[in-house]
Amino acid sequence: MLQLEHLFKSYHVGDTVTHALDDVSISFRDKEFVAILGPSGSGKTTMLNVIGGLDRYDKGDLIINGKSTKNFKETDWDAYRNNSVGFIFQNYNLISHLSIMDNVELGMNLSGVPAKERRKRAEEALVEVGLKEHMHKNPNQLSGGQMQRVAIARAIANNPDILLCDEPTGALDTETSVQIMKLIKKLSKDRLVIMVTHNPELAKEYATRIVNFQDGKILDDSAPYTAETEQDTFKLKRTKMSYWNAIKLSFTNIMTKKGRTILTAFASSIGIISIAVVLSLSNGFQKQIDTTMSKALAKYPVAIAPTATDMNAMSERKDSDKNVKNRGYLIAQQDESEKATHVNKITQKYVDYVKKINPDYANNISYQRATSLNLLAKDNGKIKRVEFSNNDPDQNQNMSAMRSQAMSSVGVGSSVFPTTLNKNKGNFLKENYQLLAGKWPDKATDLVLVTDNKNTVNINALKNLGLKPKDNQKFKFKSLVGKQFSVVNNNDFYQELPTGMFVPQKANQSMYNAGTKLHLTGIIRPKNEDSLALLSTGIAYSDRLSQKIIKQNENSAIVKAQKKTNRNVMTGQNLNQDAKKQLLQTLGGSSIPTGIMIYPNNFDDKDKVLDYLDKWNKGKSKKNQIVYTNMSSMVTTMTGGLLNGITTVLVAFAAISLVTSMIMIGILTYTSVLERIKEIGVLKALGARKKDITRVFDAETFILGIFSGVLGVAIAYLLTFPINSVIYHITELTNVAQLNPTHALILIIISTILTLLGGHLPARMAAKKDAAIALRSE
Ligand SMILES: Nc1ncnc2c1ncn2[C@@H]1O[C@H](COP(=O)(O)OP(=O)(O)OP(=O)(O)O)[C@@H](O)[C@H]1O
Repeated sequence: MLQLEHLFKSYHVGDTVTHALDDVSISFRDKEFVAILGPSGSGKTTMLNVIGGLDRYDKGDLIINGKSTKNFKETDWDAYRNNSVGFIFQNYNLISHLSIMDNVELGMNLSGVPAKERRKRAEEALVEVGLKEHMHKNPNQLSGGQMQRVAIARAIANNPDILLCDEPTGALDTETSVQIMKLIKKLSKDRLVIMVTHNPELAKEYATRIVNFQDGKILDDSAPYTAETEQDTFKLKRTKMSYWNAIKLSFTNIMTKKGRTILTAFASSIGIISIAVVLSLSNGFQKQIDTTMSKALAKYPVAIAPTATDMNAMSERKDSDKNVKNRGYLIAQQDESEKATHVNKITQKYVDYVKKINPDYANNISYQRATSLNLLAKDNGKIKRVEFSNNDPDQNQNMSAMRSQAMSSVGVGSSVFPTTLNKNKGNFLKENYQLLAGKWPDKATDLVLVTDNKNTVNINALKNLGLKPKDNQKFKFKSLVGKQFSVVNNNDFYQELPTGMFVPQKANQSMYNAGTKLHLTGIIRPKNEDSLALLSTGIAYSDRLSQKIIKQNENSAIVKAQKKTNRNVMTGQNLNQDAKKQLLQTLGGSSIPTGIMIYPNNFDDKDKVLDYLDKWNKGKSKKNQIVYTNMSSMVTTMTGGLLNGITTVLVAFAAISLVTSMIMIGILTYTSVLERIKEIGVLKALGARKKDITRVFDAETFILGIFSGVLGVAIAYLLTFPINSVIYHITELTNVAQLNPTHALILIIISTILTLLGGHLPARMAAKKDAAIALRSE
């Protein structure tokens, strides 16, 4: 039962005050058909809105089923509208972008009726209002009378106790009006119907009670009712719109303005496009650099040379003395580069340490040894001394020696191929070289001939083998593969003179026969253009051969003699400690290598190799540390940093357009709010909370955000094709622009969040719209 007690409601506009309700007291029966008549502006709609909870009274009380509404909160009114009241308006107020069924289900959606039940009740309501045949049409396919029937079905679907009708036949012809009145009359059998009308005839014919209104007051009442005081039996079920429903509502709305949505999404996706393109380019360039680098540099070994440059020692000398001009003295100063030169003291312990490196990180290690081989070859039955070297036999030896030492400090130009730690893992030779003829070396005494990419070999290397090549002369593989050499040990090679001096003997057949036989088993060349020719062209052999020779010569007479004296036992020259050590190494008197090269299995493993080498240096004095040379790392970190810097700047610029799109989305949502103001009113009449209204518009921007994000990413992806084609034509680099899927996802998320932020303010404004005003708007 509904009871109005001394209700007042006035509107203040400027200085004028309109008393729309001026001390209205009236009670309604649970089931009756009340018609409210009165001149325009007398306050009828205001009373209906106050009864329906769309508008608030200023003073007095509205009592529902014995419960005063004085202390009602916003959510209580929302629930009341949803549970207990059904509204029917003069202009139907259907939501045009929803189907008839969805319109009718809307109220039940808010009160959380399950989908099946909702559908059933909506169908029942539509059957009841006589729209069985038209159920699956859209609102704009119906006549005015039919639309009003849908509105009635929507109002009764949630089975409300009170049906409030504001001039329900105002926009209909007489015949249709009669039909609608009959329908409303039928509905009043089960509930209270309050109808505002300007038509006294209709009121007289159908209503059970007529109330006349004037100037916000009740003039007369044809069937007054005095309520007995009732017990409070009022119960409310809270309303709530699910996110899914909010999205559905906004999606159907967006679908009615496809063109505009696509244009907006495109405009706001420009920021995303530019960022995505910048990222995909930098991503691609980084990848390009990385692969090129790792291809070119991964195979560069970490080199431990006799000497290394210690970068840390290369610091500027400070000279803060301002009075330099008048200096009356000179200063002795060590050369910068000399100061930075670190002498590596490679010991057997260190060699053993390196050998124990995990083969998973570096499976190939090569050693440089100064040991010279006493080599002989047979040429047309004549025994000749030969050597495995690229030095011009007619040129100054020191020059070539210097050059080869410089190259070996970075790991290039070696003639000893690396030893494989684990036979089952990658083999350096087979990975980087291809076999042109013969077979791969297997035994310690197997040799290979290394050519470059174009099958050329340093002419000196061939000259030193005893051949007499002319420039550009071609050699058949067959003529070289299988060639035999003999390496003679010191005792057979050197003759001790009675003076205690040693001289090499003249090469002869018996010396050749006594030596260890070496065989040239194969000819190899670098696999492809990118492979670095780490071995110099010419003969290459295994470290096992060097070790074998050292073993043979370690205790030879010449080595023993040389160890005892500081004179060169072959020339009689005086030797300092360094020169003596070097000479002993050349004679095979020392098993410690002069340099070590470690070949990491791939680019990433290099760091682990370096960690391992760094571990050795821990806690050691500077003098005893071993400094390695690693060229590749210096190059990549530098280019990587540079690229990151450029990317950051470009992304920052591109981000500005994101902010622009955010503002645009805000404006657009605001326009949408204005367009959908009627819908906001209807939703509120059906019991939607402020939160639900915000949710509807947030859902709209959410859809728009995702759409523009996806669109932006898709366009950026498509753009990578022409961009790559342009880059290819300029630089011959293929596939540079590559959109990283993670970046794409992050960009879509950013786009969604930004548009949500941009649209949230207008969405909040929408929620604050006064329902009564919203419904009055045209
Ligand atoms: N939001 C508002 N702000 C200011 N004045 C208002 C507002 N709403 C209604 N009024 C005023 O309140 C008075 C009552 O209006 P109401 O719409 O209730 O009258 P009515 O009897 O329903 O009129 P009609 O039959 O023409 O629809 C009118 O003078 C109207 O101008």
